[in-house]
Formats: sequence, structure tokens, C-alpha cells
Amino acid sequence: MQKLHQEISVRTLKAGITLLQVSLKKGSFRLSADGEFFSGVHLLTGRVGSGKTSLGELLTGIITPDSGSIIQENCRRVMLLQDTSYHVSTITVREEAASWHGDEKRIIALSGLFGKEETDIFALSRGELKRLELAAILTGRYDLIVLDEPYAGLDKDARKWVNRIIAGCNNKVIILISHDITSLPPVDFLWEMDNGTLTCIGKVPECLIGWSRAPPLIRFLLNNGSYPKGLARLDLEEAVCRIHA
Ligand SMILES: Nc1ncnc2c1ncn2[C@@H]1O[C@H](COP(=O)(O)OP(=O)(O)OP(=O)(O)O)[C@@H](O)[C@H]1O
Repeated sequence: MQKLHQEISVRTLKAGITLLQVSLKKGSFRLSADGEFFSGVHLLTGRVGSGKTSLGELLTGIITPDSGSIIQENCRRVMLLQDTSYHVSTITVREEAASWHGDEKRIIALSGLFGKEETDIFALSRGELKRLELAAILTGRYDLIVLDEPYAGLDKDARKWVNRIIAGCNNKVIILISHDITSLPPVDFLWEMDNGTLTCIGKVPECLIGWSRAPPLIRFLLNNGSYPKGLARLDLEEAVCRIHA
């Protein structure tokens, strides 16, 4: 009985979001989407203008579909990061970190801004500001996080840092919209947006073999019989080394 209770508690804590026959029209562009996003890291890829940003906005409720349903389960706290969206509301780094209502000290330490607490927020570099924002989002108590091109403006080390934090996030739905597949955290599910139509490619790494629009690096690996164990950078490097071994 106790085990059953525990199982129910764990299940009810898991966040998820379901799209049922969702459609959206923006001028001549049409988006249609069906699918379920469970806890874990989801990578959404697709060409420029294919509708990824619109899907992120639909998932987080920034815009509503023209028809269909979006059902959120245990997604009480939802966050969307867009490259252009950061709004500074305070003066110092400490105040800005505190404005996120999370663990202010942890946010400052994680973002590498220890010692800069009283610095004017406008004196930070673009990269530092982005790290502060990402640290606040990824350590915050969000159930659903959509990161639209989170690597934009970040250097190699900062990208690795983002991936380490994402890898440590549990029980959240994290949807990563990125055209850059060379610097990713461990990804659980792969999705593709093609000319407004959302397709679930499947669970990583099993689905990689059937990824018809796989980027050149993945295609090269598969064509050489070296199947990556995942999409994280280390997995890709390991697969490349297997070819040359
Ligand atoms: N307000 C609007 N009115 C008309 N068309 C729009 C509007 N906003 C976006 N679009 C069109 O909708 C399509 C999808 O845009 P969206 O930004 O979702 O794509 P995307 O895949 O995120 O592209 P990108 O990678 O460039 O951000 C594009 O063809 C875009 O031109």
C-alpha cells in the first residue's frame, strides 16, 4: 500500500505537456503540432523560419493556438527564455539575482559573479548577464522550461557550463530549441519542426538512425557505422574516435 502511494506521488510530481491537434496561423505561415513532452530534455531542431519559436511560445502560453488543446500536467511554474527577452529590473547584481525569488547566493556563485554582487548590472558583459539569467532559470523551481537558442552569445566554456546545469535538472520538462548540435547536454527526446509541422523523431539515441534530416556530423557518423550513444558533445567525440581507431 505504501509502495503504491509512493508511486502515485512520484507520478503526480512529474511534469508533462500534451499538444492535441494544435494549429496556429501567422500571416501565410501555418503551424500544426501533436505530441507529448514528458520530464526530460527535449531537443527541437528545424530550419530557420520553420516555426520553432512559435512552438515555444505556444508551449509556454505566450500565445494561444487558433484551434486544438494544450494540456499542462503539473506545470505550475513555466519559463521561456528568448534571446531578446531579458528585462533588467534592478541596479546591482545582488538585487537582480534576488529578483528571481530563488537562491540568490547560489545564482551568483553559479553564474561566476561571486565578488561582483554590488556591480552595476549594466556593467556586466552580455555573456555574464546571460549566465546570470540562465543560472536563475535553471536553478529555479520551474516545471517547464523552454530555452530558445540559449547558446547565442555564449563562448565554448559557457556552453559547457549551461549543459552541466541542464544535466543536473530532474523532474522538469526542458525544451531546448537549438540549431547548434555540437554543444548539447544529454538529450532524451528529439523533435523536428519542418515547415510548420512538428514531428517527434523519438528517444535518443535509438531514434538517431531514423533521423532523415540529421545534420552532416550525425550523418557522417551513421554512414561510417559509428552510432553515437547520445547527442552530448562527449558522445559525438567518442563516436568520431571510434571511426579513427
Ligand atoms: N507576426 C507574424 N506575422 C506573419 N508571419 C509571421 C509572424 N511571426 C512569424 N511569422 C512567420 O512565421 C514563421 C515561423 O516563425 P518562427 O519565428 O516561429 O520560426 P523559427 O523556426 O523560430 O525561426 P528562426 O529560427 O528564424 O527563429 C516564419 O516564416 C515567420 O516569417
